[in-house]
Amino acid sequence: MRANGRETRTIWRQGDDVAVIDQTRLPHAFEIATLRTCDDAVRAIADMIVRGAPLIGATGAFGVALAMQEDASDGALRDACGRLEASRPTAVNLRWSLERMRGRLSATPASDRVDAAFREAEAIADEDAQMCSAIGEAGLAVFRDALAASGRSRLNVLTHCNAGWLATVDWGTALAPVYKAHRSGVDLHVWVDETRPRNQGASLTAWELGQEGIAHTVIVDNAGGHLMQHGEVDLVIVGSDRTTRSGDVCNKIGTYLKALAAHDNGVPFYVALPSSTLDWRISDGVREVPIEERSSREVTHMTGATRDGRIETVRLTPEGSVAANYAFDVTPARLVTGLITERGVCAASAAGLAGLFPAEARAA
Ligand SMILES: CSC[C@@H](O)[C@@H](O)C(=O)COP(=O)(O)O
Repeated sequence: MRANGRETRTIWRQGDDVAVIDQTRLPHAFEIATLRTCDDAVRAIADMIVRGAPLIGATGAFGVALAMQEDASDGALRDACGRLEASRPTAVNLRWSLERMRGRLSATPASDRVDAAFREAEAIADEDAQMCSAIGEAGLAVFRDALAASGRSRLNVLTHCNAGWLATVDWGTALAPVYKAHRSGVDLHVWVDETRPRNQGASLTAWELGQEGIAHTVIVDNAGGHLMQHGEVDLVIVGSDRTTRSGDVCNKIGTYLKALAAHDNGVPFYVALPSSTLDWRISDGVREVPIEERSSREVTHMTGATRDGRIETVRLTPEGSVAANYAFDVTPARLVTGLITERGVCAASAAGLAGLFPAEARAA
């Protein structure tokens, strides 16, 4: 997608290094960070220089390639996968990509592992971009139907967090249908939840939509219910960090409250995800998904640009107030209207997912 008018992806190989967009600097500065070692990749994921489930998965894969340049032994492969997997716990795409890398490289002699690892990581990145593009096509049909049902000429979409191209390699998940719809002439407007505490909506989603010239309005996280009660939202669409085989959806903290408000107001609530976000090993999302707890400093402090362009962090809370920072929550399948995947749209249920992914469901 476009950044400052130029088509770009979020991650790519650059010689022996890996380049990523530094998302901690957006929307105030567009900067590229260079990852030279596996430790750099671990830090980039943990510190959220890169974030979003599919992009975390792709970064993990490139992290393995960087590790192989340092030491291509079996022990180093095991160690790198262990360190990368521990960098963030909730998005299952990381485990998925590391298992794929490990499977591919275990069957490759150590002398060939660097090339093989970069090839596999690039394949993972390419496939992610293709899956997200296909999600966009499937979601476009959903958007067209919602517009027709609304009886209006403009579709009002609400989204939470950033599930746009910055969260993936390209296109995004929840925002892919927004981009496809905009490009095919559908008139739409996006309500953007700011998404405390890290404000991925206010800083990243708003930036992405602005880059593509898409009408949007940033709202505080608690405004969605009010807007839905007054008929201002035709459809909610979010991404996912882990979706269970029964269709429970784990996503950014606050998603569950949006789903409850949507349910109460008869607003369709869709979740867009590539199959790399499906965790076939678990069924009950509330009990089984590991929920990341991040530093309380992300709640007590906030970062932004000063009038003279400096990026500064200020404290919001009284010194000594305790803060808790649960990064994700789980929306039960019963509150989800449909899952939009690269293979099409299905019910958020075991049967719905098995219909689109029969081999995976059988193996689960
Ligand atoms: C396509 S991304 C879906 C999710 O990864 C996204 O909604 C989200 O929750 C990201 O969380 P983050 O903590 O910014 O990594």
